[in-house]
Amino acid sequence: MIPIVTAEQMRALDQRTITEALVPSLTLMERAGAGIVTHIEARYPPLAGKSVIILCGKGNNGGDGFVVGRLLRRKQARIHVLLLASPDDLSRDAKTMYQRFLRSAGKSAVTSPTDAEAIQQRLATGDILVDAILGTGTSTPVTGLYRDAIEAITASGRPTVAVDLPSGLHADTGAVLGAAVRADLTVTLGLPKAGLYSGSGIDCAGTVRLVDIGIPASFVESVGSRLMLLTDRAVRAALPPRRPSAHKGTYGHLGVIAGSVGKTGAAAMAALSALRIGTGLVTAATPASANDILEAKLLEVMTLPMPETKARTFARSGLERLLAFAGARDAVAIGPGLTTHPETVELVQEFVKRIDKPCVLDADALNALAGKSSLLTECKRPPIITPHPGEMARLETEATTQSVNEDRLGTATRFARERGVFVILKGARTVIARPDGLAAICPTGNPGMATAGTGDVLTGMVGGLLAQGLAPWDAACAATYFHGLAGDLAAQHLGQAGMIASDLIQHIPHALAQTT
Ligand SMILES: NC(=O)C1=CN([C@@H]2O[C@H](COP(=O)(O)OP(=O)(O)OC[C@H]3O[C@@H](n4cnc5c(N)ncnc54)[C@H](O)[C@@H]3O)[C@@H](O)[C@H]2O)[C@@H](O)CC1
Ligand SMILES: [K+]
Repeated sequence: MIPIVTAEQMRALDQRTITEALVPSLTLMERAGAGIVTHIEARYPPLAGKSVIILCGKGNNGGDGFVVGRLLRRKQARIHVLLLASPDDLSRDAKTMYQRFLRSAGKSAVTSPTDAEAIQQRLATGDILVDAILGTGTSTPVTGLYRDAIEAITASGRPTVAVDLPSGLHADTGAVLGAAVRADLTVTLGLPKAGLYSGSGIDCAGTVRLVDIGIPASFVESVGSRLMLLTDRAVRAALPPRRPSAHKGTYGHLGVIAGSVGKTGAAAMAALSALRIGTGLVTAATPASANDILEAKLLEVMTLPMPETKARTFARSGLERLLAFAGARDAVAIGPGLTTHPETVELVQEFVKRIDKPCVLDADALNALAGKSSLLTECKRPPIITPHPGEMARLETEATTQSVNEDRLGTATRFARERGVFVILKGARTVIARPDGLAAICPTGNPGMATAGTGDVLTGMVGGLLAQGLAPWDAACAATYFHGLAGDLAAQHLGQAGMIASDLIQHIPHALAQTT
């Protein structure tokens, strides 16, 4: 996992690298520029003959822009720099890089526009725009020529690459300071900045790529960041090895408690997803009269009929049987499609207090705890909960969906601490938080996943990994990551608009098999 940092932490790390590891600041800038060029080439090949317009501000972010310009020329791209400040005002390093750029490209490759119109005209000639106006040094709302440039970038509709972070974005909060660039690709330097994953940062940053500029690992560790970015390598390392001697019992037995009449699909999808993430055995317990439907839907999943209410939902009288069912499994996933029938709600409230197995609670299991989330503190083992912002708001007494969305990270970490649970707060850039306050952000996933049933898929995946013996934190992180990756693969094949939750399930094996 990679620590996510604030602007202040990043500055301190850069400074330590310069003064203690004795890496000259210009070397860091060269590395930054080279890394950015690699990512631009990967995204927009081939570069030869393309017109690239680089907008440079007066600070070191602009300095990176000059390096990018010089190195892109070697790829036979046609480069023009719009310098938005007087050369005399450039920071020391930016000035050096400006001079190096001039030596390689000549004076005619730079213009200093004085108004919005001049900027717009120039941008209209670009195939790719590079935003090197402002980086982590942004302190106040943008005005004047910088603002004109940011607005012109947006208006141009051209493919845009942001250097380090989209200009105008607050590096820590993701708030827009007056106006901010909307990038297709953000190449962030050293370590990812918190603002790329919160507030407007999620929309402004586009795809985020990271460039290693050689900050020593020991310096990074000493920052002690409480926020991490999930990495492919870390989540794969948490998966159980597939041993030649394995049998289906090796990979656990998950109990799924889900469904009601009209909602057997939720139970089916959770159960199937658990199998697709590698669980050995899955049994789904469902209200008796829905059982045959589930049997017909699922080939590989076992089913168990449970006592039901007149409305054909789980009945309160089934409590002891459900506890025995859970006791005979390695882990339990409860919630999808249960409904909020009062008897079922009562059943869930009792069940949650008494179950003594690794457990994931979702959907109607969370709705059963609406306004009563203190019950979670009575759990025998800290459960994983997987709310979307609406469910999160119902759990917290004084929250609304809007207030949750405005501070996703804060909400998830506070709740995890106060209630002693693991939280997977779903949505764009899913947040995972644990009781000790550590949190992670998931880089995978796309808007195509905003479709019915994808939450049930996640629940099955989390439960499946718990059944395979993963610790709750590892199960939560790996399930969220692979859920998003399966969604990204489904979107690649089918497009975002038409993909549905079943497509996601089919892509789980591909996500697991992917080698990066
Ligand atoms: N040695 C380093 O510290 C490294 C820094 N790097 C780059 O340097 C950037 C940080 O450089 P700086 O600290 O120079 O900061 P910036 O390049 O973000 O620019 C800050 C400059 O703009 C001014 N400014 C701040 N807010 C403004 C506003 N709203 N309107 C107009 N002007 C404003 C500041 O007074 C300052 O002069 C990083 O984002 C990264 O791109 C990279 O080259 C890697 C190494
Ligand atoms: K920038």
